[in-house]
Amino acid sequence: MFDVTRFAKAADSIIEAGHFLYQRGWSPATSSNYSARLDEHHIAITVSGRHKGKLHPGDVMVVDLSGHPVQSDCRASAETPLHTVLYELFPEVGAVLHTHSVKATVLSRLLSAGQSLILEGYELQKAFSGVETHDATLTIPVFNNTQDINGLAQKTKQWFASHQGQPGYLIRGHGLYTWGETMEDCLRHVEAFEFLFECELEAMRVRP
Ligand SMILES: CSCCC(=O)C(=O)COP(=O)(O)O
Ligand SMILES: [Zn+2]
Repeated sequence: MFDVTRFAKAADSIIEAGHFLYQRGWSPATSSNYSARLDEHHIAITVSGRHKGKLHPGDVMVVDLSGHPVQSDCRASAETPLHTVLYELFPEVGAVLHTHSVKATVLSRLLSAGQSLILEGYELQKAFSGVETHDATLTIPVFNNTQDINGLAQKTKQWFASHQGQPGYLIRGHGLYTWGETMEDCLRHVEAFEFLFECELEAMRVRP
């Protein structure tokens, strides 16, 4: 069983995140999904197909880390396994955000198969938790898009098990996944990624 007060707080943080991300144009229409940890075994996550700029408490539900709904008849996000593997892998993770911005989508399509996005030399990298210097190299893998979400979840789990310090990944032509200890950390990570994606796209334009 989960703590109802915790769920209410988690749902509020998810709704607020949705309003912010929609306003910024990073979660258009029914795209994207968001989650927050309730305890060792449960997360709050968005119901599938809901408009992320108009979220209300009925658009957030509880699943266990196997992805099974808990006290809900709703269908959890189709991408739930991409969230649960992160909570399983990293006990310190408290929130996961998936967004569909134009910049993440375009940039992911410009990188070739198997190529990671390498971020280095940017002062703003320090916006990621645990990054202390612009000298750090961040490796952001790009996974091919697929409708086999369980298969993709296993691929991400395998990659991040051996690259624990990296703050997110792209799915080609689809969007960004990032996470943090708190929803505030996670939102800061989305914002940092968006700035860095814009820099990378601008650099490609100036020096193709
Ligand atoms: C309309 S976007 C297609 C589905 C998607 O990529 C997404 O992020 C939203 O899926 P969900 O099941 O979480 O609503
Ligand atoms: Zn998506």
